[in-house]
Amino acid sequence: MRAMQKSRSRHYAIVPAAGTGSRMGAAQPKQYLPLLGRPLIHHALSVLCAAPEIDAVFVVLSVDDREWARHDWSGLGPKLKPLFCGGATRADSVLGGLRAIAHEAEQSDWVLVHDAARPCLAPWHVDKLTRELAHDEVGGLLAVPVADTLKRADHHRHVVETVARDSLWQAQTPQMFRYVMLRRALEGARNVTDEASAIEAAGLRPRLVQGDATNLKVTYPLDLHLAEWILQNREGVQQ
Ligand SMILES: Nc1ccn([C@@H]2O[C@H](COP(=O)(O)OP(=O)(O)OP(=O)(O)O)[C@@H](O)[C@H]2O)c(=O)n1
Ligand SMILES: C[C@](O)(CO)[C@H](O)COP(=O)(O)O
Repeated sequence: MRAMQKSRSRHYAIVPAAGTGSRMGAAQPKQYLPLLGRPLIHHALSVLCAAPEIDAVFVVLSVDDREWARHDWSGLGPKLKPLFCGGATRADSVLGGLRAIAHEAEQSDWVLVHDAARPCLAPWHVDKLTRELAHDEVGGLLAVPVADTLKRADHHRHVVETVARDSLWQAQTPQMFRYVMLRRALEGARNVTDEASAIEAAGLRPRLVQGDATNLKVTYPLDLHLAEWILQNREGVQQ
């Protein structure tokens, strides 16, 4: 029925947030660690919920998550919907989210998958990604060109070669693909660390949309300090 009524593809955000944050080594999963007075995940959710392009924001939580209910998310508005269907891996969590929204997503709707662990997502990241991919047949992802010289190491941490960095990019999120394409790709390739890898495994070529280094992933304790600094100081960084 909605297919007959709608005039444009919808954009859904899926935010995998069912990880344990083992590399962070904190007492609670990193998505709930305090960052500038809010749970870390709140920062990206507030940008996604405020984005005019995005129709709904689904947060994929672990089945036994007890922390979500301890916080007040009402300020983020009606677009935000928690789904308690996380899996053993990030790919499982994203696929669980895709299955859970099957009743409302049309095949051609766009899905933007964004890590809960990337709190410095900015409105211009979402805007640039959606604009540049609006007419793309496959979809794509935010990414930044590799800037450092790259070394490959042996098991003793000695350099065995210098790897040419031309044409190498670091993948970020959001990663944006059509609902049906992403679901099929993830059903067929579960051992992947991002959505683009699944799409690539299906024989397609995601487009790289240049982002910037402020959209870092919080993985280790130092990253939390970097994220705090970025959120407080990046006025004027917009590309
Ligand atoms: N089973 C999992 C594993 C990860 N994630 C989410 O995927 C994102 C990126 O993963 P990562 O940074 O690796 O998070 P963790 O798995 O929590 O961290 P670690 O690998 O250090 O345990 C995070 O938002 C995380 O919550 C998820 O939803 N479900
Ligand atoms: C999706 C991602 O953030 C792109 O850089 C990354 O692949 C997630 O990595 P992890 O292996 O879950 O830490």
